[in-house]
Amino acid sequence: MDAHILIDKVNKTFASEGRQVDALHGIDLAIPRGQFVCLLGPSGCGKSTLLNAIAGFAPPSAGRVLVDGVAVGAPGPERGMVFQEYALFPWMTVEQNVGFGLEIKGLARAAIDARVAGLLRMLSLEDFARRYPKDLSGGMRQRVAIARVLALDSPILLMDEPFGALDALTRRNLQDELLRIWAELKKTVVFVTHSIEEAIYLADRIVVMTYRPGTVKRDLPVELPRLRDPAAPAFNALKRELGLLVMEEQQRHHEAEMRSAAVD
Ligand SMILES: Nc1ncnc2c1ncn2[C@@H]1O[C@H](COP(=O)(O)OP(=O)(O)OP(=O)(O)O)[C@@H](O)[C@H]1O
Repeated sequence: MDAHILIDKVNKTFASEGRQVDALHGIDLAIPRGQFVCLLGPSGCGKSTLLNAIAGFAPPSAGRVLVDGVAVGAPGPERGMVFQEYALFPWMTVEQNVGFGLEIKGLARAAIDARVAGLLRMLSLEDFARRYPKDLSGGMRQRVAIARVLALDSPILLMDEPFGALDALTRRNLQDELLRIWAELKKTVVFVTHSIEEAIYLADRIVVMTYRPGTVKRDLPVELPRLRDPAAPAFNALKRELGLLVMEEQQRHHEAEMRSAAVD
């Protein structure tokens, strides 16, 4: 199969306070080029661990991640990552933050300026080019973080709860922007969230994960036409179905915490 990202029998074990934590077990996923995938599940089910394995930040304990058929061993320019906590350089202005990766790549000044200007336009940041991150709202900072990753033109975008810290209205705005950019630039997106509504609003495909070990509980296509209406009956039917699945795992998380509190 022509997978852009192939996750092949991936396991991840952490050693923590003398105990083994089986964070991921037997994950198999083939993600075609251009697909928008959401990894969904309650806290602790291994979503970030899986994303970090794809990013090359933390390799699996067993199994492999392949991108375009090549095994991932480290972070690489074809995989851009956006985190929840923005990760901007506070001492740089918006335009310097967006252009930083291009400077490192050694692009000529004029090419950097043109590309940065285009990205600031794309993310409605033109009026903020000379501001510093501390003078921006959370939503604006996350726009800068997205522009900075897009500057490198990675075909894969990895996003770890990127809108988790934003208020509902800003979050919806950025979801719409992201869908527009994704449709225009045809990226493959792997997006981590614990919001069921966010997953249904965004994804072509939702992968629900189980709590410890993290496995694939359900792999579900979302075929509703975009832009999706969260008030539509089909949206709500899917929300109920996914709600039950996530709640089962939330319950397992809760029971595991009660057991571990009893042991300690
Ligand atoms: N470096 C680490 N050392 C030990 N255990 C870890 C480490 N990183 C993650 N874990 C454990 O692995 C499991 C999966 O963690 P992970 O952060 O991937 O989950 P998650 O689904 O992304 O949760 P959240 O939404 O809270 O970020 C958790 O039980 C976590 O405690």
